[in-house]
Amino acid sequence: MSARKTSLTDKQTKNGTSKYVLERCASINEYYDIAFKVMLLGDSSVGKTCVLVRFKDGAFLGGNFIATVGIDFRNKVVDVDNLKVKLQIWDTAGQERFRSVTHAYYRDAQALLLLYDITSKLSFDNIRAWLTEIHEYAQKDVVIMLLGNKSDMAAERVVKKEEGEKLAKEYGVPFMETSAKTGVNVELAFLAIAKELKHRVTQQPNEPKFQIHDYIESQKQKSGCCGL
Ligand SMILES: Nc1nc2c(ncn2[C@@H]2O[C@H](COP(=O)(O)OP(=O)(O)OP(=O)(O)O)[C@@H](O)[C@H]2O)c(=O)[nH]1
Ligand SMILES: [Mg+2]
Repeated sequence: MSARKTSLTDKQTKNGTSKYVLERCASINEYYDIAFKVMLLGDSSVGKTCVLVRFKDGAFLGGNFIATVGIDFRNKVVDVDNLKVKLQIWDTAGQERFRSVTHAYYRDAQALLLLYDITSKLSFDNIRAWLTEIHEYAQKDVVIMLLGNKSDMAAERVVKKEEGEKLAKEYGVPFMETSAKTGVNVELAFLAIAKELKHRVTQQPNEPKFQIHDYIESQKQKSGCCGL
């Protein structure tokens, strides 16, 4: 069956937000109201591909580490309020030699999930350099979230949760620890991003602004999850 698509122009959006792609699409497998591009960034082996696979398929890619080459992407449609939000998620290679490839994609992303590995001090120390790159190549109002991944590896932890929180606060970005292995906070991270992006497009002037930090905290409390 062929897809039906009608694009809504900027003028048709309530707040005139120009850079967001608003389109309706119906196909046999997929229906969505709004689509956004999200990129995963961070050093090689922090778990970007595993976090994406956990979110998309609910599984953990254990076994041998296979580094991503260049860039790859997967789509997932999530429900946000009464809308179907399609996230087109770009999984980048963390290895230095692919940086020039991934730079070209930054500009199109409306959100960036920046990961470090709680068992790797180097991956945490490199977050500042990633943020510098982001400010150089990404859209000015891109949504950024910092994720400390591999929270299941408590015995090997070398980056305290408080250090992640402090860094995120310094840059004014939301933060949580995730585990692609156990699934902790993975769905929440993507859903929070989807909600933030959806509200940016549909927000009415008289509506209270969506607060991503508050949303994350309330969801953690609801699930009784400590965010470990
Ligand atoms: N214990 C544990 N291991 C993880 C977790 N996430 C990823 N790993 C492991 O860490 C290694 C690297 O994971 P990837 O997802 O391939 O890393 P990546 O960030 O995509 O790496 P590049 O593609 O090179 O940028 C793999 O061996 C995974 O099994 C996690 O949350 N917990
Ligand atoms: Mg990868």
